[in-house]
Amino acid sequence: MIERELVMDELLKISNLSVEYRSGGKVAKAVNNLNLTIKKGQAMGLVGESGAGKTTTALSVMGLLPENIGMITEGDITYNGESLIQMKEKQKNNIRGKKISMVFANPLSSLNPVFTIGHQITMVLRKHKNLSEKDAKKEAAEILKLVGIPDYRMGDYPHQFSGGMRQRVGIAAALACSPELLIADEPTTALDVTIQAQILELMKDLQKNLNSSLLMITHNLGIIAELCQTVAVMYGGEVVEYGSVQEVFEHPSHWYTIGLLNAVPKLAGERQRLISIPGNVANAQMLPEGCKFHPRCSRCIEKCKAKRPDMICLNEKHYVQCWEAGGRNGEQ
Ligand SMILES: Nc1ncnc2c1ncn2[C@@H]1O[C@H](COP(=O)(O)OP(=O)(O)OP(=O)(O)O)[C@@H](O)[C@H]1O
Repeated sequence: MIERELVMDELLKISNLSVEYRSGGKVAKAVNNLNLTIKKGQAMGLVGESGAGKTTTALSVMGLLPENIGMITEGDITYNGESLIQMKEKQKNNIRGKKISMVFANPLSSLNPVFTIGHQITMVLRKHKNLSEKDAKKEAAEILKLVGIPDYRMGDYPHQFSGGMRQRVGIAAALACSPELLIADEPTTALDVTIQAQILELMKDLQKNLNSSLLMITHNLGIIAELCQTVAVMYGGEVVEYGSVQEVFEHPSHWYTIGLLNAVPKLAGERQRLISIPGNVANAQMLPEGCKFHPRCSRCIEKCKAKRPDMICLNEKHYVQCWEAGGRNGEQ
C-alpha cells in the first residue's frame, strides 16, 4: 500500500531518457540515460552549465523537440503513470498545454505578436477549458490580475509591454489552464534583478496557492535555493547528483556540484577568491568515455576514465554518480 502511494505520488517520471540531435551528418548526444522524478506539489530545480541538456529535457517532456532533428532514442516519460511517448496524439495534446505548461526564457517566442494578450489568453482558455467567449474573457482578466497586469491592458499587444510585464504575460498564459506541472526554462534571465525577484515571488506564491509542481531550469543556484525543495545537477546530458536542496547544497558530493557552488560569490563570512571549473563543458558531439566530467575533474582516477559510475544513494535524500564522491567529510 505504501509503495503504491509512493508511485501515485509521482507526477512526472523520466526513465533512462536519451535524446539526440542529428543534422548535417553530425550527432549530438544531448541527453544520456537521464532519470528524474517530480512528485505532486514538488518544486525541483534543474541546474548545470550551458549545453548540459536542460532545455532538451524540457522540450522532450513537452513534445517540442525540433522535428526531424531532435529525437528520443531511448527511455520513457510518464505522466501520472502513463507514457507520454506511447500515448495517442490527441491524449498527448490534452496533457501538454492543459496539465503541463512551459514558460520560456524569451516570452516573445511563445506570444503571438499579432494578437492582443487578452485575446491570446482567452483563446487558450476557450480551447482547453471549453469556455464561452464571455466566460473565457472574464477568466483571462482574473489570471492577468493574478500576475499583476490590470484588465485595461488586455487590449494591448505583446510589443507594448516591458520585458518584465511580458514575462508576467508568459506566466499567465502558462497558468491559464491551472497546470499540474509548470516547466520554467530560465524565466528570469532576461530581466533585471528587481523584476527577477518579483517574478520569482509570484511563481512561489502561485505554486503554493495552486499546489502545482514546478521544474525550474536555471544556471542560478540562488533561485533554486529560494524556490525549490529538490535539485538535480546535470552534466553532459546526465543527472550527476540529486536530492533535497538542503542536502545537496550543504554536502555537495559530485566534484562538478562542488565546482558550481565554489563559483558562486558568498555575502557572509570572509572574502574568498571564486574558483571557476577548469576546461570546457562536455561537447555533446564528442562525449568522453566513463564519467563525462572526468576531463575537468581534479579528483579523476583511472576508473573514472573507463567506466561510468552508477548512481549511489548517500542517504534517502541524496544521490550521486561519482567514483570519488567527495565533500562528505568537509574535504572540498
Ligand atoms: N537544434 C539543435 N541541433 C543540434 N544540436 C543541438 C540543438 N539544440 C541543442 N543542441 C545541442 O544539445 C546539447 C544540449 O543543449 P541544451 O540546449 O539542451 O542545453 P542547456 O543545458 O539547456 O543549455 P542552455 O543553458 O544554454 O540552454 C548542446 O550540446 C547543444 O549544442
